[in-house]
Parts: sequence; C-alpha cells; structure tokens
Amino acid sequence: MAVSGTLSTFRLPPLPTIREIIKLFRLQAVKQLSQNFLLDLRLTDKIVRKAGDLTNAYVYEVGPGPGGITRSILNANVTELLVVEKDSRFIPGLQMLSDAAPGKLRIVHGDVLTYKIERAFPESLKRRWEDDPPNVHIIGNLPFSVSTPLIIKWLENVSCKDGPFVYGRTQMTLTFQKEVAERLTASTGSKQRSRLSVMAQYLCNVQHILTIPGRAFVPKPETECLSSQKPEEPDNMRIFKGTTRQHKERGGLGARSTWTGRVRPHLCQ
Ligand SMILES: C[S@@+](CC[C@H](N)C(=O)[O-])C[C@H]1O[C@@H](n2cnc3c(N)ncnc32)[C@H](O)[C@@H]1O
Repeated sequence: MAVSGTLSTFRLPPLPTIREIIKLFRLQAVKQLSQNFLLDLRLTDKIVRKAGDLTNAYVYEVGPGPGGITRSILNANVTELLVVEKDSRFIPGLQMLSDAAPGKLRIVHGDVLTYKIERAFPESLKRRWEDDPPNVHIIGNLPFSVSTPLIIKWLENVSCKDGPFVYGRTQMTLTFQKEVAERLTASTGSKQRSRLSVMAQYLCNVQHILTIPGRAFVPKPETECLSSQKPEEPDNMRIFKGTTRQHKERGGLGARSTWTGRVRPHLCQ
C-alpha cells in the first residue's frame, strides 16, 4: 500500500505590521547601532527567497531588529531560526514572533561579534568541507557599524573552518552598505580593490544578487563617501550571496593583523 506523505508548510498567523510593532514598542532607530529597518515584507520575502530553498533549514539571523526579515525566514518553512540582537528594545517584539511560531524561533540578546554559533545547532548538521553545503544559512541586513569587522571575522572562520563553518560550507545571504559591497566584489585594478576584496574572493564566491534603494529603509541610511568622488547611486544598498569555496589546502589566512595580501591560485574542486 502506498504511503501518502503530507507536506506541512508553516505560515505565521496575522500579526501587527512592522510599522505597528515599531510604534507599539517605541523602536526609534539608534544611529550608534546602525539601525535602518526594512518594513516592506514583500521585499524581505524577496531577500529571503534569494537564499534558496530553506525548507527544514537552520538559519542564523544577525541583527533582526523589528523582525521583517525574521518573519520572511519563518515563513520559508525552516526548522529553526536563531536570531542574535544587541538592542534589548527589540526583544519583546521578537518574543511575540516566537509565540506565533512555537518552537521555531530562538532569541539571543547578545552581540554577533562574540556569539558562538558553532555550538548552537545540532552536531548532526555537520558536513565535510568537500560535501554539499549543510542546511545551515546565515542571513542578515547587517548592522553597518559592525559589517566590516564581522565579515572579516567570518572570512577568518572560513579559512579555519570554525565558527559558523564548523557545519561545513555554510551559505550567507547578506545585505551590506554599498561601499562594503563594492569592496567585496572589486576586481583587480579597480579603485575599490582592498584587503577585503582579496580575502573574500580568495575564500568565497561572492555574488551580487539584488540592489535595494535607500528609500526602502526607515530611516533612509546615510552613506559614507569614502573618496571625494560622488558615488553613482549614493542611497543604494546591495545584497550578496556568498558561498564558501572548497579549498583543499589546510591552514588559513591567520590573524587579521598579520595578513599582508597573500594571493595564490585557487585550489578548488
Ligand atoms: C540595519 S538594522 C537591520 C534590522 C532588521 N534586520 C531589518 O532589516 O529591518 C541592524 C540591526 O542589527 C542590530 N545590531 C547592531 N549591532 C549589533 C551587534 N553587534 N550584535 C547584534 N545585533 C546588532 C541593531 O540593533 C539592528 O537591529
């Protein structure tokens, strides 16, 4: 007799809008914590779709804030979503989401720069580096004040296969301010080429997948002009998808402070 399988899909129940949450919990953006919120759930759904199929995935979201991207991740049929947020004002709103998605959302009030994600998810998720990526994803509209130190830390983690990469080649779908994004993808000879470009491209495939206009954020972000040149799209944000490369060699780039541009041919499969 054929066994009929049931596909269970999870949808959040009707909830107050993100704008209402911001009003309800008086969540005015704090500049020091780089707070620019995405309120349009169609846009956050689009960002989350770019991460690929998240069915049964374990997802780590950095800086959920009022929870726009968080809602879209929860609606993507994940097994577990772990969020790390530094600002305690967002915790009650996130708790409300957790109540609406029983057993799916784990909230950590903490700092992404120090949080130890390597112990957060089940051991059984671990894959060898040369295997297909594990069903573990990092997603985030990164806090701009920490985006560069955080991505450098993660790149060091890739090189050492530790931190979020103890699970294998964990995939990242990240939103950065344009300046950081341009450095991540800058090719040899371009003005934005930097240590970050070399490290990122040596260790990962970095792919630009979406440009988000500044007006989509509340408040609209102020962009930093790194040079006297006028940027072409001063108010745009860019979203990237990074997949770690399957480097066969051992060792890594070592500590940030000692890295001096070691460039070698890829040893990828
Ligand atoms: C750019 S906002 C994005 C908020 C939300 N994800 C969205 O897209 O609307 C960055 C978020 O990261 C949080 N944040 C800033 N620094 C942080 C840190 N070191 N650790 C954890 N969260 C942090 C801020 O409080 C804020 O909620």
